[in-house]
Amino acid sequence: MARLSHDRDPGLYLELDRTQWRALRQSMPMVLNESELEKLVGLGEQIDLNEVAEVYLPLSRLIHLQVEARQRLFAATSTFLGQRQRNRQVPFVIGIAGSVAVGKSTTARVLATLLSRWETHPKVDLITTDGFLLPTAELERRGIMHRKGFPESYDRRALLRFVTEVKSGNPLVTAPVYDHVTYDIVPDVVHTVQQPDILIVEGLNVLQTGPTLTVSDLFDFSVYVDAKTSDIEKWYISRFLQMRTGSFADPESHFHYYSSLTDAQATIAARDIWTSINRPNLIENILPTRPRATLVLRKDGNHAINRVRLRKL
Ligand SMILES: Nc1ncnc2c1ncn2[C@@H]1O[C@H](COP(=O)(O)OP(=O)(O)O)[C@@H](O)[C@H]1O
Ligand SMILES: CC(C)(COP(=O)(O)O)[C@@H](O)C(=O)NCCC(=O)O
Repeated sequence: MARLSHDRDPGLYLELDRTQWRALRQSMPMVLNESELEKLVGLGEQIDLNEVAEVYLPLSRLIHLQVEARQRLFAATSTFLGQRQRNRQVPFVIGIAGSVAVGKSTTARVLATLLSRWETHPKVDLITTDGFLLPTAELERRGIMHRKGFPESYDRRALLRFVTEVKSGNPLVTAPVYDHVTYDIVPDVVHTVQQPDILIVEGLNVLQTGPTLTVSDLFDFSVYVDAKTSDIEKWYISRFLQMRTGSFADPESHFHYYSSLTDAQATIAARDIWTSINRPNLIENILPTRPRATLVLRKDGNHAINRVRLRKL
């Protein structure tokens, strides 16, 4: 398949196993302890401090170098424009993409924490694109409730506007908030972003492009969290089973009905949602964006990141 061979072009990409990648940490200090890490780890995820040291600290170093280089690029444009003194730093924007249930939110939270602990103490903000999903009433009006997570289920213009405003230095920008329990946008609640140095934008489809400007055009760096589709399916199903005694147990939960199902029944239900919504979205929309990512973190069947692919060009 053309896409896959392009996706592996050795001219564009450098493939490293974990041993090769971890050597690139150099002097980045360990700035997280066990109890802090525990609070960042999502349901079903397996990350430990060793993985933080071997995978995330080299990544933190790479991003540190790229932030400095990006500021020099912006300064070059200012010089060209005759503006000797730049009065503000442009926020550095990082996109994190990947399938439902691959562990993007854990990656995003760990990375946000590590970046905020650089010696310069940058202000790091993290948003998830689910806040830009259309509200349930609108998805129903358009007849696309079964397409939640597909590109058309988002207000993509609002997302682009949000990131543009943050990058332009607007002192206060707000994003809507999504609630997994009610399965809908929360009315009258917003997430506020106030001039961060680094903004992380995490979501299924953040690396999509289109005929007009998209949010990915504003990324300075991007990470794709990757794993075998059959492994992600297993993780999705086992997380679904675990949620029966967690968020599904809440009578307000959209999934409350599933909380009383047996293992066998819940497995069938989860597999059905995976096969009808999340897997097709992965294959049709998310995987094709992988070649675009600056960095691919590839997980093995035990959730451990064992390979890293860096875009050289
Ligand atoms: N139905 C749900 N109820 C409560 N939390 C959920 C539900 N579905 C997903 N989540 C949580 O939302 C976050 C994002 O999940 P997801 O979109 O699958 O991405 P990922 O697993 O890659 O972070 C995770 O922390 C997950 O545990
Ligand atoms: C809310 C999501 C679309 C993820 O949104 P994201 O923050 O990645 O934009 C996804 O977790 C989801 O709920 N998908 C719908 C199918 C399902 O319930 O698994």
